[in-house]
Amino acid sequence: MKCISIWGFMGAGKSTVGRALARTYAWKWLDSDTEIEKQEQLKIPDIFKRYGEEYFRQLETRFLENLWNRMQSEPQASEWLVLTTGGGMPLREENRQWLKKLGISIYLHVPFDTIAKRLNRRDSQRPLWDGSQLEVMRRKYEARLPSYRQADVVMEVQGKSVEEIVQELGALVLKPPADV
Ligand SMILES: Nc1ncnc2c1ncn2[C@@H]1O[C@H](COP(=O)(O)OP(=O)(O)OP(=O)(O)O)[C@@H](O)[C@H]1O
Ligand SMILES: O=C(O)C1=C[C@@H](O)[C@@H](O)[C@H](O)C1
Ligand SMILES: [Mg+2]
Repeated sequence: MKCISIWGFMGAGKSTVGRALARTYAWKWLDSDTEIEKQEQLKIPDIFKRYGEEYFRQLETRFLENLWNRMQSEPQASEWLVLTTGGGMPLREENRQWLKKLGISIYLHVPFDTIAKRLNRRDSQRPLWDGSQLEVMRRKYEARLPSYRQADVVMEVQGKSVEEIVQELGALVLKPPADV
């Protein structure tokens, strides 16, 4: 089994796209935030409040190591696993290396203004998003771009429907190897 990991800022559409992609092709879907919440039996904001961001980042790295070990035990399976990542997971060099070892990585690029509209629309539970500090948030977004852009594929998704994005991703992953 190989993993297609979906990267992006908070609100980029990782979960929406990942869920739809997995459903379309009957692939497995894992969301790292959800898995970490299950394992810790705490919601992400509570993990941040009790133990801090650094602890959460360590959990993310451990999650990737464990996933790698699990995937080594089923190398013959040919299907894909869709992994939607926490928004900050690809910021650590170590995590990017794990994600690349696991398979193909896709960054969903959405302009900051769209992100801000989406996140401010919802009463979201995101410890690192503060809709009243938009310039600080914009700087955080810009500071993250160089890490996100190290994904194997940078996909512009602004203005595209979820169905269109799923179709593009499916074509990308399933395309036959190029003739040599
Ligand atoms: N292609 C799209 N077009 C329009 N709206 C979208 C698209 N993709 C996602 N959305 C909307 O954007 C919002 C954020 O999407 P989603 O929760 O999937 O993002 P995310 O990257 O998983 O964010 P986070 O992990 O920070 O919660 C949702 O309201 C979703 O319906
Ligand atoms: O962008 C981030 O750093 C985060 C995004 C969420 O998916 C969670 O992983 C957490 O709230 C941190
Ligand atoms: Mg999500």
